[in-house]
Amino acid sequence: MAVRGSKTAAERDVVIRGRGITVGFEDRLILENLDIDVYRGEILGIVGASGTGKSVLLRTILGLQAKQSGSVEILGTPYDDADERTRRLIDQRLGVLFQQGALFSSLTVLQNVELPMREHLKLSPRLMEELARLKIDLVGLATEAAERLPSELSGGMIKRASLARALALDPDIVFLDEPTSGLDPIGAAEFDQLIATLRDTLGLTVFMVTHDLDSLYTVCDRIAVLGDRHVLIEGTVADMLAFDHPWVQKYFHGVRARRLEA
Ligand SMILES: Nc1ncnc2c1ncn2[C@@H]1O[C@H](COP(=O)(O)OP(=O)(O)OP(=O)(O)O)[C@@H](O)[C@H]1O
Repeated sequence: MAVRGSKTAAERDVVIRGRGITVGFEDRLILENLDIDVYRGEILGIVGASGTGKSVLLRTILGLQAKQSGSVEILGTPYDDADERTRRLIDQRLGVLFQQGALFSSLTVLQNVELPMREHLKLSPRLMEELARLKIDLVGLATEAAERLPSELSGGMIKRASLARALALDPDIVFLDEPTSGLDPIGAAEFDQLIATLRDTLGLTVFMVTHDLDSLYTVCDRIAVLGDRHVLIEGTVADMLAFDHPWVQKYFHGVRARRLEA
């Protein structure tokens, strides 16, 4: 269910809790002592200037990027210290859509969507195919798309196919890295709508890195702005508009933002 409502932060169910996250490359710190909470059922938009570490944060939460210090708890379980079995169980409850879609180019859409099932579940090929076709339908792709290779798909179809793969294991949390980048405004708006519908119908929690102001205004319940190596501010669009920070002011009061406010 959506988090929109009257619950206070303390009453909400935190599904991702990051504390004191510090990540650097060589002598350059990208994230320093960063804290972040993600609440069950919300769509959280992660925004910030280019290079502030949004993708690094996403990868760090997923354990794909080593950190110098800090902790990450996912669905109530410490993820960093988890043994392999526990980690695999948590991984099954997470879906990820990487920036470029990251579909395997030599596999059809159907085979791509089946892949996580092959890795994590013991299902008959027939059941796997049925489930994969359901996911393909769920994200609004035509039945024929299942047999196509990624190179035969438009940008919007690749995003949808990647989303179908991210949903393959019925995850609780979906991570999206710039899901609408490269889409035309209509395709982007349709994709945003799809995310919102899936959140509402499947009860997903969505962690979405984005540069897309339309997405922030239309589908995100909450926004966290990265800057100066940590979360500068988190809250609603109204909170962003009232926040006195040069980048946040410029971004949320810029020409594009004013168009959305109009
Ligand atoms: N594996 C790596 N090795 C060295 N530096 C890295 C590595 N991964 C990321 N960085 C650096 O960390 C910084 C943050 O990168 P990141 O991709 O998280 O930025 P971002 O906020 O997602 O940017 P954008 O909005 O442009 O996608 C960048 O300066 C990037 O060059």
